[in-house]
Amino acid sequence: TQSTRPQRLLGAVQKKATRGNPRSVIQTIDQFCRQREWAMNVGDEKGCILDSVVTETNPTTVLELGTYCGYSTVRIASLLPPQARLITLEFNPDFARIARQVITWAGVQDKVELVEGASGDLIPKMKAQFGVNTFDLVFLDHWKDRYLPDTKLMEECGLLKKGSILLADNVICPGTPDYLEYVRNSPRYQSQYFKSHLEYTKVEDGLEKSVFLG
Ligand SMILES: Cc1ccc(Cc2cc(O)c(O)c(C(=O)NC/C=C/[C@H]3O[C@@H](n4cnc5c(N)ncnc54)[C@H](O)[C@@H]3O)c2)cc1
Ligand SMILES: [Mg+2]
Repeated sequence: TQSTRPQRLLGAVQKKATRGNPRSVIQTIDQFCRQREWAMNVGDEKGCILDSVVTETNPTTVLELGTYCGYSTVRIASLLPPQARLITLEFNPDFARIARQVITWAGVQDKVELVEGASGDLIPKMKAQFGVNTFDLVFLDHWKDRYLPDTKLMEECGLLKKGSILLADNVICPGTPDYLEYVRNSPRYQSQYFKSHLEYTKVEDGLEKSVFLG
C-alpha cells in the first residue's frame, strides 16, 4: 500500500536524525521538506521567531493547537526548562501516531503530552481533566477557522491570565482574517506581527504575537 507523506517524513527522521537530539530532528524534517516533499511544518524561518518567543516567555505551561507531525512540538519542547510541560492537541489519529514517534525520537517525550481529540472539545477539559491552571503560551497552528473560536473558548474557560501569550502561525497564508481582526482590535490584547515567509517558500506569511491583558 502507498505510504503517506507523514509516514515518509517519519522515515526520514528515523533514518537520518540522531536519536535524542531535537535539533537533528528539526534539521532532518526541514531538509526533507526542502529537498523531497513540502509539508505544513512551521519551518525554520518562522521557527526561529517561534524559538525567540518561547525563550523570552520562558513558559511553564504551553498549549499547542494542531500537532500534525510534531515539528513545532519538538521545537518548543527542546527549549523548555525541565519542570515545564507542553500539551499538544491533534484530532487526526494517523498524524498523532506519527507525531508521537517523532517526539520520542527527539527525546522530548517527558515534556510533551499529546492528546488526541478536537480542540473545541478538549479546551473546556484542560482544568478539570489535565490539571492546568492557565497557559503561559499558546501556539495556534490548526485549521485556520478555529483560531478565533478557540481563543474565545480559552478566555471563557479562564485558561488565559494577564501576560499569557498567543502566537499564531499563518496569519497571512492561508490567512486568519477574523482572528487577526479580533486580536488587533480587542482592548484585551496587545498584538504584534512578525513578517516572514510560508515555510520552504518565498510567499509572504507571518506570525502574530498577542499578549492577553486580562
Ligand atoms: C491555500 C493554502 C493552502 C495551504 C497552505 C499551507 C499551509 C501552511 C501552514 O503552515 C499551515 O499550518 C496550513 C494548515 O492548513 N494547517 C492546518 C493544520 C492542521 C493540523 O491540525 C490538526 N487540527 C486541525 N484542527 C484541529 C482541531 N480543531 N483540534 C485538533 N487538531 C486539529 C489537523 O489534523 C492537522 O494535523 C497550511 C497555504 C495556502
Ligand atoms: Mg502552520
